[in-house]
Amino acid sequence: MKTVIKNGVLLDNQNSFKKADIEIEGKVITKIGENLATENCNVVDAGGLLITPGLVDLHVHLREPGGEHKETIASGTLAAARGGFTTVAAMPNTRPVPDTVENLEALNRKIEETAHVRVLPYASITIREAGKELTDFASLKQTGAFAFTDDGVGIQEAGMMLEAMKRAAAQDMAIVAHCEDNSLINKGSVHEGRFSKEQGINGIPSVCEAVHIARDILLAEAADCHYHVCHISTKESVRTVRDAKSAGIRVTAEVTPHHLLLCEDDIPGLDTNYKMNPPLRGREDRDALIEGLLDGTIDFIATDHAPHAAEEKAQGMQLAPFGIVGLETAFPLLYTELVKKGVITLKQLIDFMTIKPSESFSLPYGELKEGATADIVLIDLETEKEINAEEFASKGKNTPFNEKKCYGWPVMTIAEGKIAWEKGRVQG
Ligand SMILES: NC(=O)N[C@@H](CC(=O)O)C(=O)O
Ligand SMILES: [Zn+2]
Ligand SMILES: [Zn+2]
Repeated sequence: MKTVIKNGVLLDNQNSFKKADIEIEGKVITKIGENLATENCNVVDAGGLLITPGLVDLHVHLREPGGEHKETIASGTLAAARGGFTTVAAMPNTRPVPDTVENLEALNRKIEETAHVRVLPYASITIREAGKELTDFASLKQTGAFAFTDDGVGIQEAGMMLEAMKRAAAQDMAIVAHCEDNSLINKGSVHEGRFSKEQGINGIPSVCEAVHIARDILLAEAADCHYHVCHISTKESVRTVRDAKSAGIRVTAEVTPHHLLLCEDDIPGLDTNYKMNPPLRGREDRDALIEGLLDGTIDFIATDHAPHAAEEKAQGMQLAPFGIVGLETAFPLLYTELVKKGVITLKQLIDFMTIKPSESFSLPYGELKEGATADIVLIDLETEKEINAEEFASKGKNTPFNEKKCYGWPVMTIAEGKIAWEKGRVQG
């Protein structure tokens, strides 16, 4: 049976918001227009709600296999659906790592059986993400790898990275990089700056990130490879990517909501919900990230959803693992802090979370149009509600934004034509 979503507010071809209906049949959007017929159709009343394409998050940690106490594919993708995401790309820092066809096939089966939304699995660049031996890109691509990354650690050797890029380019695949030079980490748990000095704790200097980005950009140019920078965090990194783009090098970059919204000045004390990698940087870095997003240097937003168990996060600033959750708060936070405050427009925010990531990786998602896959979110822009980590579908409650009041809450997420999550409906 067809479904018609009535009276939602969506962007039209002229990029202005207006009321329209959407007809879905099976997995596909079959019609978009005013006053669509509803005879013999399921009707969803979206009266006044914003309708956007399903959000796309190309950087999430679902933790399965091996880290099921932190998150599972089921819990993480339900969190994704609650956050309005219909496509997520899963990072490979799991145990085992998807570094062989066998491991990736097992992961694919688990996704097939348990995911609430589309999951695109990354495969690793090196065996066990150990940085010593490259994986077999051709067979991993055949098995459905979305791209290659060793997220969680940087690739330390330039020679290894160059070879990886050449092989990825030969397969027309991207290298997605966590940029961190181990010799510059300085055993830090926060950014090296005002906060680390005040607290008398070790800091990770900005150069630890940008030195890899600069190196990799030169390597990507030499290898003619699509090179993507994960969670960009410093002003030097933004400048380096900007220069590379103007030189015509194939580089893209993502930024997280937390790096756009917070800086070291916002860390209230030694609270591990403010510990993530890369760390919250200085105020000028945060400003440079916004500027980079607005001028196209940074291509899109990704959450780096990184759930950890409460006991793990309770070990203190030095010992707690890096990472915070993001899937269930990204859109409301960014809408409230950036759109409502006039920093970016609603259309820009939607683009940064839908079409921009899709285009960066040539994915056929992120657009509401006839013939497109029916990945759709209904969002309430009017109701103000506090973030409540206890309500998260994610097993991870580690967020620095708990109790923050936001607008822009998803109320229904449709993935491939099916309701993946709906506000008020009990779902496990
Ligand atoms: N971002 C983080 O702070 N942590 C990530 C790893 C990563 O994204 O580098 C994790 O896996 O927990
Ligand atoms: Zn990372
Ligand atoms: Zn990550």
